[in-house]
Amino acid sequence: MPAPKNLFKQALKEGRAQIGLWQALANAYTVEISAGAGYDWLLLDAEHAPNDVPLLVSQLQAMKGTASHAIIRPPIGETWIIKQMLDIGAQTLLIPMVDSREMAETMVKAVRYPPHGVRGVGAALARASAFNRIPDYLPTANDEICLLLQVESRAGLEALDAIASTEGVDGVFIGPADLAADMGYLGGPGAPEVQAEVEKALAKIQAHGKAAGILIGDLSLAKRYLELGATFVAIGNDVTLLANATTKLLDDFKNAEAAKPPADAKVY
Ligand SMILES: O=C(O)C(=O)C[C@H](O)[C@@H](O)CO
Repeated sequence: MPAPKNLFKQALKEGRAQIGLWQALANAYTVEISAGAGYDWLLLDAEHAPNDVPLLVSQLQAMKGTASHAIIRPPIGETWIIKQMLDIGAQTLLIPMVDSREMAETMVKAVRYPPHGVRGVGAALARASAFNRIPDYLPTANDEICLLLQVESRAGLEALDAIASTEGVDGVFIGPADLAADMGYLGGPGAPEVQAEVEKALAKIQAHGKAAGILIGDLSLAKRYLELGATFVAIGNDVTLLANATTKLLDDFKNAEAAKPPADAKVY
């Protein structure tokens, strides 16, 4: 029995758009709720959310058997962190802040077992191999890992051809918030100058035959990126959804009129 088939990776290879939702509430309960909504993927964020390895395990477990594919974003692209994320069972990783071919090649090696990489062999202890109950996990794991790299700086854009053409990189994600900040538009990913670079980058990634991805809360922009060929697009995040909904409910209540009882209402 081989490593589980990575259907998300397969969908990207076939050019089938995958719609995602960012998860930053760092708990299994809300991830399970989000997974029930039917998103193609959920991003479990360990860069900007208070996620540690045990919490990520609980979120992966909450997603098991749902239609949503789990993608983990580690806090940084470090080989030892990637080893842990793969061993707990993530098959798709989104690595932040990649800005050179050298880093892209290092990440490819980090997600592969020798001789094609340097991933440490701990499958006998790992959730990834169903605790060693997948007898052929070691020889089949590499092929079912989907490696997505984030380009989100001017240096990254400069190196985009090199990054996207690196063998073993399955997709490149443009981080609009950090790219905007690095371009001098902190808090303004919608600035025309930033949007122009985003669209050029999405085209360049596809020119190398790789999947292009992005996160954007503006649904019309999300649709535009899909029309431009992006195939893994996140359209929101759990924190903002919860914060906005709770604020709106109280505002709505404060502004609501009390219902007027029907004229013939009997008080007793
Ligand atoms: O730079 C970006 O944009 C991203 O990488 C996504 C953000 O990190 C996400 O947390 C929303 O702000």
